[in-house]
Amino acid sequence: MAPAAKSILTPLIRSARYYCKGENFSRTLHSSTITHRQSTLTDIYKLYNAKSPISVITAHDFISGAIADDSEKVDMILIGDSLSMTAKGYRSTLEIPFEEYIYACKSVMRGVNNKFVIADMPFGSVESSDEKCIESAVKIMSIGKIGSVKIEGGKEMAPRIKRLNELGIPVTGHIGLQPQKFNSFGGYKAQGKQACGAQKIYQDALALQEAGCRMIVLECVPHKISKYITEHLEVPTIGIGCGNGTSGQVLVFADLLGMLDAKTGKFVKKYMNFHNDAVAALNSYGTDVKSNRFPENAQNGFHISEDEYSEFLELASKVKP
Ligand SMILES: Nc1nc(=O)c2c([nH]1)NC[C@@H]1CN(c3ccc(C(=O)N[C@@H](CCC(=O)O)C(=O)O)cc3)CN21
Ligand SMILES: CC(C)C(=O)C(=O)O
Ligand SMILES: [Mg+2]
Repeated sequence: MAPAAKSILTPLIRSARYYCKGENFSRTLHSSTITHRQSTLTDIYKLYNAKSPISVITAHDFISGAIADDSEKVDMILIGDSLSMTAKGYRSTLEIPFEEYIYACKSVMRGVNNKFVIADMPFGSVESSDEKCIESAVKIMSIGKIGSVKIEGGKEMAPRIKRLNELGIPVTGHIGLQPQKFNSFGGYKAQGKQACGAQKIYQDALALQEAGCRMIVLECVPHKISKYITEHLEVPTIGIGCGNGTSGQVLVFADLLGMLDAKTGKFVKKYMNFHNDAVAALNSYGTDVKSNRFPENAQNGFHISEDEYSEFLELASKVKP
């Protein structure tokens, strides 16, 4: 198929498949059979064992999920609770209600067929008790096709994480800067810049590995410390603001694409200026409408034959206004 045709059809096929889901329709549409094999933790570990850097991107809704799923250079998707601040516009990750977060996870997963997915456990869903944490994790995993939940916290969280792992819920750890604790961290500050803080992060990493974490996210930790920790663990580390010594990298979808008109952390590399480009595109649209350049009837309009139109004029003349 020509590339242009493919890019137009992909979303159509995707939504057709979605609408047909409940009715047990065949997966054959537009005379091509779509087969999907979703990546597993084993696929991620193959990359880790081969020392091939793992690329991870967050997703926050159906469209970002579908885009992340379509990139053959992205290995894994994280439904980050950062979606509270990107897709939802809250001022921190503490503000999103659990149910709203679940709706967002469901939206993302409607767009994902291929990639391994980790979902954050949001603020308020893990802290109070093992039971509450299990209940929340079960709700997240029940969405389907999610392979692991991610929990912010170090060795104080290890026993709770161990229980989830024993129940068959694979857990990813998250240490270093923990955005859900920004109030006690005094802001979104790099962690482990002093020897004894760095030692604590290393101890946290070991405790999480011992508790059964399949992966560990490290956030805003000096690159030498992240590298040391990575070299002394037997599970992959995924870094954000941690330099190139971790097993993989993660960035927030909206940051990488420049979707927000806001300052980002210095660890972000912007590959696009989506916000500015989108505003410019809307300005062009508005200008076209105001100057009668859009729509063009020949291209954008629907047509009626001359015969039907003459008949219409006759019929219309009989209509009493
Ligand atoms: N869009 C978005 N991207 C993120 O990476 C992200 C969120 N939202 N929301 C939750 C947290 C907040 N995060 C942040 C936000 C800002 C910095 C930041 O500006 N850090 C300073 C370092 C400050 C210091 O150590 O003194 C920097 O300059 O990068 C870091 C992490 C990461 N997470
Ligand atoms: C930045 C990553 C690690 C995250 O937790 C998020 O996007 O919420
Ligand atoms: Mg998060």
